[in-house]
Amino acid sequence: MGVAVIKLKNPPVNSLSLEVLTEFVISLEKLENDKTFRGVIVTSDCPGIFSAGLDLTEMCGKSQAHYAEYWRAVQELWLRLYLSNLVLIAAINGVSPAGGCLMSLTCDYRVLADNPKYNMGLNETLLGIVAPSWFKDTLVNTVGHRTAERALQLGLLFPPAEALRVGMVDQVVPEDQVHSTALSVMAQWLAVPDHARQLTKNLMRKPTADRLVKQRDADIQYFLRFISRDSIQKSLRVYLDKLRQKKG
Ligand SMILES: CCCCCCCC/C=C\C=C\CC(=O)SCCNC(=O)CCNC(=O)[C@H](O)C(C)(C)COP(=O)(O)OP(=O)(O)OC[C@H]1O[C@@H](n2cnc3c(N)ncnc32)[C@H](O)[C@@H]1OP(=O)(O)O
Repeated sequence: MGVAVIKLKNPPVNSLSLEVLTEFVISLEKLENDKTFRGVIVTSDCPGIFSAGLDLTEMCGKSQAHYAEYWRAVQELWLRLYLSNLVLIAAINGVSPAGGCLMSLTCDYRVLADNPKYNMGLNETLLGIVAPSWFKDTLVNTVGHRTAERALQLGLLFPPAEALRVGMVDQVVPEDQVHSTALSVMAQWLAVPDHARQLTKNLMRKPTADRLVKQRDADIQYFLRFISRDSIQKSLRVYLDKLRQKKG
């Protein structure tokens, strides 16, 4: 039925490095241009981890030019996913904080494995950083304003039952059924004529995407000023050190 599977593979935690973002965009573009494909299942090849989100090492101790290149790549992937003409289904087979959660929120449907460890949410505030307005918009469009307001301020990571309750995911299923469920949901979405579904998706999503498109450069400048602050760099270093020390 013309369904591709994109399996993220950047061990150990599928962090969204510049290289991963770039390759993801290229793969998506190829699938968009190949008319034999109508849908994509986005999933992970790293056991227990869908994606650890944006790669913190790309945002820490690097040059301004690097930050700008990185942020443009983050914007690009979000725009491509959010406005994709393909049916995108996230088969979430692991934990998905921050950018990992955001990636799944750009999909049309989310199936999450029922494992209490597989938390998801936009936890940026816990790192001492702030989810940009378009991250916030994506969450609001999924779970509504009040739930998003509380989740964003507290940096909440929702376990599967809670994620389902607030509407962050559409289905929670046993871990060994995530892929088969994604496939049967895909069949249902592909039964709808493409042109009608695509125009409807665009109608729902374009106003949100346009807000970023209209101010992409300003958004990059804003990110540069924010991420270059000493206090933000310090927060990120402390957070990364904590992650590294966990093992020791
Ligand atoms: C006013 C408006 C301002 C607007 C300005 C905009 C500013 C916005 C800026 C940024 C937005 C960022 C969004 C993000 O996505 S930030 C990333 C958030 N991610 C996380 O918090 C997840 C962190 N990771 C974990 O919690 C765990 O690693 C977990 C995914 C649960 C996996 O746990 P485990 O299996 O135990 O693995 P380890 O913790 O031991 O990690 C293994 C190694 O991987 C490194 N790691 C983990 N996460 C990341 C990451 N996101 N980026 C880079 N590296 C990561 C970890 O340090 C370990 O490394 P090492 O082996 O060297 O010790």
